[in-house]
Amino acid sequence: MLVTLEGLDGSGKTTVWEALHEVYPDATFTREPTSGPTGSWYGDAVYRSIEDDDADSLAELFLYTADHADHLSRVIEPALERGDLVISDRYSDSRYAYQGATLEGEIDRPLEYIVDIHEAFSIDPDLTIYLDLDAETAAARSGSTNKFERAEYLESVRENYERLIEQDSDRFVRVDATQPPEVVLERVKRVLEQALEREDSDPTR
Ligand SMILES: Nc1ncnc2c1ncn2[C@@H]1O[C@H](COP(=O)(O)OP(=O)(O)O)[C@@H](O)[C@H]1O
Ligand SMILES: Cc1cn([C@H]2C[C@H](O)[C@@H](COP(=O)(O)OP(=O)(O)O)O2)c(=O)[nH]c1=O
Repeated sequence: MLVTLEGLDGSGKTTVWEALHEVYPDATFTREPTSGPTGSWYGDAVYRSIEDDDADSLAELFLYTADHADHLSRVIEPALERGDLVISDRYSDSRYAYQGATLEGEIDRPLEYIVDIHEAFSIDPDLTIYLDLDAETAAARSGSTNKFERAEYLESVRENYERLIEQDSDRFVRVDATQPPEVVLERVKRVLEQALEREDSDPTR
């Protein structure tokens, strides 16, 4: 089963993802952009681009997407074939929401365009846990220096996440990320437990 964690920067994804290692020690834990044990030079290239204030937004979309394609074939597909539970800190929805926002006004219907690119090769998550947080708090928590510009951008990213949730409401579970970390974690654990129980009772899912 493929589970993804999504949300704005600072919504608490990494905090939850790290805590889940103890709950599911046999799961495959991974992330996008790729880094650490499941990382690659594609992920390194993405982080280089993130640090470049003059990076071209379209080039950046394809860098993130190249990292995703490599991540799929090298990490995600083999893990799913082994029957592992796979838990990814960010995945394709981050591209739909973030690059959907950076490319607004540059190309026609960016969110739809990016979803289309993925359709030919990507694997949809079975479950996406969305840590829901307002843009101002997200910007403050993620330690953004340019608070207002950053919050404004995150606001349009959040609107894109809302569009994705509306289009695919069965896949997403929304968790209120304004709650204290331990409350968020308990809720995420419960959602995961229920999804795994459902999978056990209906393996065709
Ligand atoms: N539920 C929460 N309430 C308040 N602060 C939180 C919560 N979850 C995480 N944080 C803090 O917010 C910051 C960003 O958390 P992090 O897990 O790195 O978020 P993300 O991976 O979504 O960017 C960290 O300093 C973390 O300790
Ligand atoms: C995976 C992905 C991440 N991003 C962005 C979100 C983050 O601002 C940045 C780095 O991701 P990440 O390291 O997960 O940041 P954080 O832990 O603060 O959420 O990359 C995209 O714009 N598109 C993508 O496809």
